Amino acid sequence: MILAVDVGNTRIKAAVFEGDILVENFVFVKNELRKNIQNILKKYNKLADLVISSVGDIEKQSFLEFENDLKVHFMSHEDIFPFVNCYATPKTLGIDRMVLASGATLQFPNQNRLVIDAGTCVTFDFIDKDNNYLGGAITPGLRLRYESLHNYTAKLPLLTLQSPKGLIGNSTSDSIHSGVVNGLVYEIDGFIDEYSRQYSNFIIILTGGDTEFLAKRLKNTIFANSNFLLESLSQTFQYKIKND
Ligand SMILES: Nc1ncnc2c1ncn2[C@@H]1O[C@H](COP(=O)(O)OP(=O)(O)O)[C@@H](O)[C@H]1O
Ligand SMILES: CC(C)(COP(=O)(O)O)[C@@H](O)C(=O)NCCC(=O)O
Ligand SMILES: [K+]
Repeated sequence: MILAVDVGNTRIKAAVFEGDILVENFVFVKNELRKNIQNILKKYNKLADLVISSVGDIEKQSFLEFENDLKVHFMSHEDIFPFVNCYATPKTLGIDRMVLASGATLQFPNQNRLVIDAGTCVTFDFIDKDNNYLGGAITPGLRLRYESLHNYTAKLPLLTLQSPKGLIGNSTSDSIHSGVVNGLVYEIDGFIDEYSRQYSNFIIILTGGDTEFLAKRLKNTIFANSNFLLESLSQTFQYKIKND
């Protein structure tokens, strides 16, 4: 059994895998990392590997204490990935984006793939059918947009995510909801439309904390899977074992 842990900039997500089957999911905050991992290890005593992808401020050392219980693998740029990395700055590419690209390559062979991860930031990653990772885009996520409007103005309140009543916001809060939610939806659809102009055929995977909220609002057809990063982490680890 594998325990996959994804340390994002907002939350930590984890999942227990038996082969390719996801057995249980967990979500927790940074300062509860230790307690939560300990509880998972207690509950699943057949866990043999702990695989971590971190873009947050949690480093390898935080996981070393678990080496008494199971093998710990902290994903890094030095690992083996199933794609050719064409990023001009491969060492600064987020390890989460590399894992997503890896999952897309392994799960959807011989086709172009666009992965959209709607987390703290929304990232776009494109891997062509010849398994070249080309790059993509980074833009603020939904919660970050609400927070930025509040933090960098004098008069705008901090609102929580809510469906806009329509296109035209006729109050401060309705204007913010329209701007943030409709804005990101149009942005994602706009990106997809532009990719479609350049690449005739590609699969689109949407993942991250805002997957469900966004999926139903997009005009384009996408494959929505909130667990795509965790699944990709488990698959990338198994790929590494086979190819080491
Ligand atoms: N309980 C929650 N706490 C924080 N954000 C949440 C929660 N539920 C859903 N979200 C949404 O998830 C997004 C963050 O996604 P997530 O994938 O967890 O980020 P990251 O991987 O960067 O930590 C936010 O934009 C927010 O709207
Ligand atoms: C873009 C990110 C901040 C996204 O993080 P997340 O929203 O998943 O928390 C992360 O992938 C990162 O730190 N990337 C490094 C820069 C790059 O990918 O080029
Ligand atoms: K992201």
